[in-house]
Amino acid sequence: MRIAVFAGDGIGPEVTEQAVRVLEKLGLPGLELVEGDVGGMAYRKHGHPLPQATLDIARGADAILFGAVGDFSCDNLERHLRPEQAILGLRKELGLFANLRPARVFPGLEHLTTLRREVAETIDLLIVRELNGDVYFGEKGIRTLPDGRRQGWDMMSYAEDEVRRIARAGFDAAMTRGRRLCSVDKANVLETSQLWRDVVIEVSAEYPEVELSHMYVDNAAMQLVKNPGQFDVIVTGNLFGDILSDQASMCVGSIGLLASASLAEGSFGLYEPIHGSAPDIAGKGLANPMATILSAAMLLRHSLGMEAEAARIEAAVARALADGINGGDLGGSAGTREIGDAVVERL
Ligand SMILES: NC(=O)c1ccc[n+]([C@@H]2O[C@H](COP(=O)([O-])OP(=O)(O)OC[C@H]3O[C@@H](n4cnc5c(N)ncnc54)[C@H](O)[C@@H]3O)[C@@H](O)[C@H]2O)c1
Ligand SMILES: CC(C)[C@H](C(=O)O)[C@@H](O)C(=O)O
Ligand SMILES: [Mg+2]
Repeated sequence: MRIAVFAGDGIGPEVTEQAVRVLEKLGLPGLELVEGDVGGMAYRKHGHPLPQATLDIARGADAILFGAVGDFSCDNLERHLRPEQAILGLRKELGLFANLRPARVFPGLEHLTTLRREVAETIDLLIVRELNGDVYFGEKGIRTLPDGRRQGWDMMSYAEDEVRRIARAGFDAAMTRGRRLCSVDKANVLETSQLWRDVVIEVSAEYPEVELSHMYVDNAAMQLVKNPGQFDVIVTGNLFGDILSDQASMCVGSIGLLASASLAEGSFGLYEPIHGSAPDIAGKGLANPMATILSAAMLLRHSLGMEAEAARIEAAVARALADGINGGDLGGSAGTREIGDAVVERL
């Protein structure tokens, strides 16, 4: 079992270190961890945010544990050299099209959310975000119009096969949970979303047991705050999923708690917290590593088939939270290392 570990920039190495300690504590026989460079640190060392050597490590692994990339000192670089291209490149190169971002309130921690307790208690949702298409990967540029004005443009598009496979991922996920799927789009304005909606409806014929609904993204943002308990699985495009998942993280307490799995066809996947490199707290030992630790649990479950070990990690995180081990993001005072210690002890 080979896991590639790409820690990246900012708080990436801090939170990844704790997730690696947790994996090592499990004492899994035959587990091999191979580190690789990504992001701004890779650009500084190798002149590229996603060096070929890193891609080779990724391709030779069963799964990837990813920290975060992003470094504001790289903002003036040409886009293809910026740190974020490392994660976008891995997603595209490795065909990681289905991004699962679960959000649920840990029992007894309803007071940590920004919502009323009785609203927070109801949250147990999964965002299934498409990860290989949309405005993220369309042609883009900044051009000068004939009248001399500069114009920025990014092409939004989805081909029907791209929608079909993420719709199936959404329906499949719904079948393992509450059998309700809400497809979020902007079909009242965007042709891309109209095709999205048509294809999702087509695919729904394959899943008669799943109750399908549709919601415009602006309403979905509002409903996530008003009544998040109504959602079981949300399936949506790359951009809307990016935004709604950060929002969902505050419904459950903090972005420092939200893990994710980015899956290809088959068992291969990349696992990362949904947050970024958090330059404002980097290097201070303040970052909450729980999202990365929970991502490691998702890795064991989805890519290595180790349900029991994944559940052990999740239980240890829940216990640490219930025992009052809260990072600054949750209004507590526990630092990165202390939170890692707390989870390791509870394993
Ligand atoms: N997948 C990724 O690698 C990824 C994801 C998101 C953003 N980014 C990049 O990260 C950089 C910073 O972006 P941003 O500031 O918009 O988003 P961010 O997620 O890095 O941080 C947003 C806010 O949340 C806080 N935060 C994030 N993670 C936390 C944690 N684990 N514990 C406690 N607090 C935490 C930060 O301190 C900050 O105040 C940018 O370069 C961005 O492109 C990368
Ligand atoms: C860093 C950025 C490219 C990335 C995204 O937009 O997908 C991030 O925000 C995320 O949510 O993983
Ligand atoms: Mg994001």
